[in-house]
Amino acid sequence: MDIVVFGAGALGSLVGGALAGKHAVTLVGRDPHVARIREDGLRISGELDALVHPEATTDPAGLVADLALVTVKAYDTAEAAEALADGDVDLVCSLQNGLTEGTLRERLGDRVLAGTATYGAELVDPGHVRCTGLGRIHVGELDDGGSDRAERVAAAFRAAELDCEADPAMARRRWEKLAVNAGINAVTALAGVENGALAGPPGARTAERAARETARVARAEGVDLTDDDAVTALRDVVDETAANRSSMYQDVRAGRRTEVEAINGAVVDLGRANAVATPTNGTLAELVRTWEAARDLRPPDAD
Ligand SMILES: NC(=O)C1=CN([C@@H]2O[C@H](COP(=O)(O)OP(=O)(O)OC[C@H]3O[C@@H](n4cnc5c(N)ncnc54)[C@H](O)[C@@H]3O)[C@@H](O)[C@H]2O)C=CC1
Ligand SMILES: CC(C)(CO)C(=O)C(=O)O
Repeated sequence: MDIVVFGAGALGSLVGGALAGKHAVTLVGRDPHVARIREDGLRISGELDALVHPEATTDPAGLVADLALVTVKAYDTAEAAEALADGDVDLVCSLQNGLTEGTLRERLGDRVLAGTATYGAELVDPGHVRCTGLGRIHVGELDDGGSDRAERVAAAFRAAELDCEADPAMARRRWEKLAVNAGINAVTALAGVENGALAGPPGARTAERAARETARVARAEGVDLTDDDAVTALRDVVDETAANRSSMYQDVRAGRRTEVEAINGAVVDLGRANAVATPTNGTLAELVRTWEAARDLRPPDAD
């Protein structure tokens, strides 16, 4: 397959680098990472180990591919969609956290597949990404149901030795992941703790409330996710990633804007649209926004 990875940061470089072992991959990113990949190749270390030489560019104009993976942060999704719409790409699949597929679909229509990834990735230096955890990728139709195209994409990932399954119930999977992120990310970022700190009280209380609220909004949106399933998924991820710093905690430590709008913010917005109360997500979102505002990380029209 000809594959474009739009957003050659941590996750995009890891997944794109692995795919480059088997497919023709173009990474779209920024310097100095892109310049280093063009000069010396992309080094993958940690749980995976490889030196690969994908194409890499900082120019998003005129991209042509069978498949484009979207791995920019949630707040850069509209820009990625715009660039991909100007190119010639058959299929588009997001591997991002948060609800971003709606933004992609608005611009790219039914070419968009849903995806989730539980691999862990960190950029170590320009040209070097570390795999901090082997995980699994799921891809499928945004509106559920099996499809040949989702199976084809999953097979392409597996050919490159990435763990990937096509899932005919992606709506539920996306909402379950959203419940996990809604519970873990803001709480760990605000409290300054690793995920494992949410294994019991007091941290678990707030995290589990946020996950339950997310499940209620999911059901209002027609997705069959019980409160218990959301809490069980949250507890499992807390156990499996006990030593991890969540991506939002990493963003806060690094003084970067967070993905709060696509996670807790999205739960609040969809809760309001469905008359479902989401006080815990609302408070978490406002506290993270307050932190962002104090550091001038919010766009001028955000509030
Ligand atoms: N890092 C991880 O382990 C995981 C990340 N995710 C999700 O994947 C998404 C990406 O996360 P990370 O890779 O950690 O973020 P990141 O910030 O390391 O990577 C995003 C990259 O996209 C690039 N980018 C943004 N707009 C661009 C544009 N217009 N043109 C060229 N390059 C552009 C940025 O320069 C950055 O390098 C997020 O939604 C995150 O929540 C999901 C699972 C695991
Ligand atoms: C699953 C979890 C919470 C792992 O840290 C994650 O996706 C993140 O940090 O964004």
